[in-house]
Amino acid sequence: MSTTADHAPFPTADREHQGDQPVNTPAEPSANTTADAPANADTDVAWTRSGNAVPVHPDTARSAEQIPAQDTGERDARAGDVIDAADGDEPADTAPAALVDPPAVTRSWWETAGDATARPLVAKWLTSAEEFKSRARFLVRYAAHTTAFHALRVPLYVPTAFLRSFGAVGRLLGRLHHWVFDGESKPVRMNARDRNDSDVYMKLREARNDAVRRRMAPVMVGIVVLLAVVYLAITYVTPFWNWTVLVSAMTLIGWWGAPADKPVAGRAVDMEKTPKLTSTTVEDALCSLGIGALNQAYSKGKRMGFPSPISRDGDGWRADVDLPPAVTAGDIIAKRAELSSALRRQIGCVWPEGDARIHEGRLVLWVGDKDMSQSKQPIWPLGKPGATVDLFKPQPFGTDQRGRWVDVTLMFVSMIIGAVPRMGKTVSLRELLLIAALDPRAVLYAYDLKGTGDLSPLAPCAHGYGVGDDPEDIERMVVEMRELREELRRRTKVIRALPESVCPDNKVTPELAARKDLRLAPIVVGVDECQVWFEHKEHGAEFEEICTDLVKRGPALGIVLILATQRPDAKSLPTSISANAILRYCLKVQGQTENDMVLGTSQYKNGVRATMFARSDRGIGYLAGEGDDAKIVRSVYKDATDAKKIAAGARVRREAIGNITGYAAGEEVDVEAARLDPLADTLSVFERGEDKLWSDVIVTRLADLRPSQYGGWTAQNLATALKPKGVKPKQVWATDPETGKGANRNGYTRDALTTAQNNGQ
Ligand SMILES: Nc1ncnc2c1ncn2[C@@H]1O[C@H](COP(=O)(O)OP(=O)(O)OP(=O)(O)O)[C@@H](O)[C@H]1O
Repeated sequence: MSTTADHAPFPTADREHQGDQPVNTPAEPSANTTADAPANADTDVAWTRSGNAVPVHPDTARSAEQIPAQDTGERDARAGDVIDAADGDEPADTAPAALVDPPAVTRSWWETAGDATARPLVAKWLTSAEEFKSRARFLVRYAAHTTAFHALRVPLYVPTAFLRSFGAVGRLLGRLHHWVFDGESKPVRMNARDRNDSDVYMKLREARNDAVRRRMAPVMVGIVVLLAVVYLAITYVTPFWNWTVLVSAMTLIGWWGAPADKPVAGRAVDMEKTPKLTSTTVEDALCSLGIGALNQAYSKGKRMGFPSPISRDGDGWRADVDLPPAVTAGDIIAKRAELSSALRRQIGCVWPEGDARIHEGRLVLWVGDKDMSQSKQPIWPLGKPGATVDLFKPQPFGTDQRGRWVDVTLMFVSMIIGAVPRMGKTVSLRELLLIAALDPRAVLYAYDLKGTGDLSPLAPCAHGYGVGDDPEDIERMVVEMRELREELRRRTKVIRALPESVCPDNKVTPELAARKDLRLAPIVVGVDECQVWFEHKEHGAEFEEICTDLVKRGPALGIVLILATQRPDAKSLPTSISANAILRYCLKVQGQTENDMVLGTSQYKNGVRATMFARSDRGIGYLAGEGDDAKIVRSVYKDATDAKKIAAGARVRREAIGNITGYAAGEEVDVEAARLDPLADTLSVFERGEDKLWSDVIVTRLADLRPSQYGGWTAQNLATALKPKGVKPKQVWATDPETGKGANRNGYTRDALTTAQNNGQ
């Protein structure tokens, strides 16, 4: 079996072949020389007869027989030149070559120890309450089951053991006989007899007789004691107790004397013995993946290293591997299916990850005892009746490969969820919205654009709820999103107006959220299949604009936007939104672009690859943004029935504090009143005789016209609103009403607007 030492990145073989010369490791690039740098006695160097240093190319350090015939001539000539020159014939051109490699630096123990990573003082399961509880729970369950299993079978065990006792007594007597009469030495004695070696035979017999005499004595004493006990028992004890003791003794003998392969009691629990992960298994598996760079490295004698021992980690094994030079963790991650085959484990058990903080070649391989998607998830604490949530605190969202809870903190983030279809986006979005619903203060918006009603369990708690993509549904959603933007603006003003002592960070705090007068309770908006919004012909640009604003400014103001999409590309999830999301949950995706779109730039390169998830890894994805590293997390699957129960509990708690509003309270959105016609309104602000107007002037007049709808609009808002009507801003010449000066600025002409209106009718 290979040991850690076996896998040292630069094996002994390499060193041997370079003799005692300092070794050129990757940290010490190969020896090159220049004519004028000073020679260094610590580096690869040979000395000429006259004492000049000659650089030793790694090849020249080989013995003469190792150098192929064709290279020797040339190299000998070169070396000869230097030596001759040193003898004094051509001093100028043949000055001793100097070395460019830095001298070998040996770091002191002190320096090395300074960089070391301390291993945990106590086992992880002792420091993690969750893991400790899980192990303790397992032990209690195991003990209870085993006890019940055997207790039920006692009526069967006793007669079986009694019947088997006769055989057991026979076997015991046989062994006793064998021991007393030294059956062990019989073959040797017989051998001496067959060889007619009377001397040896007689000696062996003598020895055997001595042994028999010695062993017989205690046995005889034992028999006498036994007979005495039997006699006393028959004489003085009632037959009932004699029989009871006899049967009990026989039962015990039958129990303990049963053959190892036929125990009286069966197994209460079938333990699935998962094979141990060893360095050899890992090495063999990685080498069989057909990775060119890995095989090449091996053919050159370079092997992988194991920086720390392979150990148990949760319900599985963890191996930290330093891959050979030029092989990256990404190369291995891309071949997860092949790796699982090579390790002879289900794909759901094999989790290769990179650790780019150390280097690109560091692989952290975790091999679980059970398929992650099949293993039983601990009970979701928030699914229990009466559970409440404070959105400002971390809440359990899913479990990692080790079965430990991974939390998310929804406050001050916006989130995107991406995956190919049927991998668990809706389930995870619904779970996040359930978490939000369990905070009775939170205001909820749930939009199911797929239209199947997956988010309907949330409706009883939702202030805004929409399902489907019919024009009237989308229109209602636009209206609600406009309201939300207004709310965002109101919140900015509220926060701005608060004194520094109350709001030092200019963001919503739990204390501010608790103040009813400020109306700063958390708002959580969940949108499933958000691409329907952003690709919408008429309202797409407006949705994009509002969502960008919510993603950028919302988190500080207590507004959380969660977008889920099955097509994570720039069109379905505009980069202005995806680039600003803080939390990211990426289930299986097809390629690097989608991966980085959801998880963030360069994540694929860093080894965080949601492409490695298999189709069967439903509900399993990378969660990035919570903590420093992306984690593999399996969300909690609550079907519609369970989700309804949880939401019903949440509604009760909301009712108690009077927070049933909007859709949940049966309030209708007045789409008609909110319906904007920016084109008609823009035309209406043109005064008689005005053929063109700057955008700035138009938005000021629109704000005067309908303050509730257009208040706060910018030229950009106007451009977004008019774009679907086919009008774009262009440079128009007009006069500043205040200064009276003319200038060219972005604006609109009456003609263009009228034409667009006519075209639209
Ligand atoms: N955490 C989970 N654990 C176990 N199974 C899950 C989990 N999440 C999802 N699933 C399974 O995956 C199926 C699909 O989930 P879901 O509807 O959320 O996928 P989706 O990605 O939203 O699909 P679509 O793209 O069609 O909307 C679920 O019906 C469920 O069986």
